Amino acid sequence: MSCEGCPNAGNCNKDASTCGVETNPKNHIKDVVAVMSGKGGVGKSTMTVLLAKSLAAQGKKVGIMDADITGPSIPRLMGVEDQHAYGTKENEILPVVVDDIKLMSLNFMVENESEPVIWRGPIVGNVVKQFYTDVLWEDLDVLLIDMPPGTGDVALTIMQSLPLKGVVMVSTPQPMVSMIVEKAIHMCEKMDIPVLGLIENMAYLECPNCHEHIDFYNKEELDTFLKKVKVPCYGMLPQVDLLRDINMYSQSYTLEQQEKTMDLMKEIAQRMCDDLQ
Ligand SMILES: Nc1ncnc2c1ncn2[C@@H]1O[C@H](COP(=O)(O)OP(=O)(O)OP(=O)(O)O)[C@@H](O)[C@H]1O
Repeated sequence: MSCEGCPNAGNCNKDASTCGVETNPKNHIKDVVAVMSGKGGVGKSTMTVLLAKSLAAQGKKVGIMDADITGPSIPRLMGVEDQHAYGTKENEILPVVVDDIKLMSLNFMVENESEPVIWRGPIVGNVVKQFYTDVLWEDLDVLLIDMPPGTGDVALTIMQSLPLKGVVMVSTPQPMVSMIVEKAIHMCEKMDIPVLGLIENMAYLECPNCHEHIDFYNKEELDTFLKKVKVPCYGMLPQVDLLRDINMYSQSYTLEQQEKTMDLMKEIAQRMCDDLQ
């Protein structure tokens, strides 16, 4: 294995002989960024989708790799749960494309989306690696990886094998979540992968009448946490019904509400792009 063609060549201290998987030579992926949390259910997949949509709105070529193999939610969040991925004669896998965003998820390969995947860790790890090597991503500015919850086997495989430029961490304002997110941040430190920033999701409610923000917690808690882990806050998102079902094709929320959320997300995406420079 050599560093040739790796987007992180010259920027990491991994041993080239033991690191990495090579992607298809037709793929040219500038930055690979993982969206991670450590804790399940905090909105990682939702943030991945919103980040991708914001980056695409800025004219970036974006892909999403759903590495949550046993609980894939990207197809449903993007409104394409009824689509399938197909292969080429060269054994490459064609991503599903929606709104110019390229997607790959195990749910595109199963007959029925509610069919469980009961595989052991090494098999799941290999599927994730194949999503990087065998999918025809072609030219991408950013490939976002929706990480599985936790700091286990698959997260480790991704961190060891794929050329991650950085991680965007997602948290919610509960001490239990912060404690587990801190573990994930320490895992990144151990693996020498920069944590670019943290998104505090479901951080407040906005009053529908006066638009005042009602915090769910004492804001100092977040500041203390961020200082402790030395990670910048990329932004905070409210708890809103519209994010309960971000599938933009079927939900009922207003354009104004959508725009407000997307504006917050565009700022976050811009900060991420600046940090990736
Ligand atoms: N800001 C928000 N306001 C309201 N609901 C939200 C918000 N963010 C996410 N949700 C909802 O919370 C649930 C969990 O979100 P999501 O699936 O994105 O989390 P996750 O961290 O990826 O979960 P998993 O650990 O299962 O992969 C979903 O029903 C989603 O619609």
